[in-house]
Amino acid sequence: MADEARGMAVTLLDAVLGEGKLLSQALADLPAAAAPAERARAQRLASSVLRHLGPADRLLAPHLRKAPPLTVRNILRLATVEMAADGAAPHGVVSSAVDLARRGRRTQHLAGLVNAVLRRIAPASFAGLPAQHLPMWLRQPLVRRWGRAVVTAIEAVQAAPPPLDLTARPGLSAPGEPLPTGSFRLRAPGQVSALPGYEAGQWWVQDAAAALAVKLLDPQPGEAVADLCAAPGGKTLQLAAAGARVTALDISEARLGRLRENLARTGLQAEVVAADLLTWQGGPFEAILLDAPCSATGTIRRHPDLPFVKDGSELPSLVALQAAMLDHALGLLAPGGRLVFCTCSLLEEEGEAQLAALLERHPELTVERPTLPGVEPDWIGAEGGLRLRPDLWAEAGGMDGFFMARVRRP
Ligand SMILES: C[S@@+](CC[C@H](N)C(=O)[O-])C[C@H]1O[C@@H](n2cnc3c(N)ncnc32)[C@H](O)[C@@H]1O
Repeated sequence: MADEARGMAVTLLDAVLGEGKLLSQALADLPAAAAPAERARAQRLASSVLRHLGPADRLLAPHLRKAPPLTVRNILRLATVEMAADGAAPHGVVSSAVDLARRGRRTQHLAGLVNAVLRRIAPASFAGLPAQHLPMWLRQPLVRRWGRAVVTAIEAVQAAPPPLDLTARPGLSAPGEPLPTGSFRLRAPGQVSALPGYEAGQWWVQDAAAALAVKLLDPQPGEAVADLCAAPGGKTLQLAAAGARVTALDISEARLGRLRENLARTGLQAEVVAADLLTWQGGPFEAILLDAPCSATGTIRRHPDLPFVKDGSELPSLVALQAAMLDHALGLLAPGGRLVFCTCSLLEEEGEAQLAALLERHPELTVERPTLPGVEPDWIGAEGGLRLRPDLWAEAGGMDGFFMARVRRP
């Protein structure tokens, strides 16, 4: 029998690869009646296929004379990845794939092909194939900048499901292995809400790289601090837990709902503002965090659908928005105040070049270089920004890609 999760995984793949939907959107479109555990398994399966799509297609190619319809291709890809990458027993996987094909009106005539192809592929040769490549629009500038070896290392990290990182409140610890920068890491977390300390709000989920932006800002108890693109609020929680008086602003009411839930669970306080930063007036603030909207190319290991849905065409408008946000945010900063700008992007335009352009527009600013526990000197660029890449700490499971820099006004 084809199980429900595998059927939903194929639906998710059809939506991402056929309709260009984000996985989060496709998940929201699944039938409301589907059991949460089956939805979660479908998401895991679809994510695994997206992480290994290139290698799976290479295993399948010699056995397909012409490309079958997308749903059949996705049934084949799912079964191939389950057998080759996830180590599932072939018998159950093949019979489930054949059942899935039989169930669909437009796929049932190809059930025999699914059976024949899956019996012929060689899962063992998967291990020798290169990891899924980044899309060319992203790969090329990264190869030019860091070379092929670094990009290959980034792709290797992105092929594995990411670990789960937790940030603990100051003075407390969280489940998992402590990391050099102060976060905690779980390799196989299971259900997050069942982990000790979740209910009491002793920690929250936050990638170790993302957690460094607030550490770089170094909020002090009682300081007036603005988090200007705040939702869903991982960094707001860090600022509030440090004892700062936090204003958390975001344009999205829906995302602010999640920020309010996070504050309620942890019992932390912040003034929450729903507004467009570009026109909002407030402050002055002693410290500002600007975690601006960006290409999110540093988060592909968590969002393996991004390379199939994005084509880089949004980049110029994102870069312009970030620059406008930076200029507006500087006007909210008190004399002598500091601002941390960060993006979860791998691209120079949204990081090092954005900082260089800011300093050209505002020569009065000075960059304050990071001096943080666990941060290696060669992660810091000539201009004083911190460049984090997924292949750093590769042995321990990597980290999200980020750029962050701290500037101070006179
Ligand atoms: C990278 S996310 C922020 C993540 C957040 N700092 C965290 O750690 O959880 C960027 C945020 O910018 C918000 N945003 C986009 N345009 C905005 C605008 N014009 N004004 C305020 N917020 C905006 C988005 O709604 C999104 O929540």
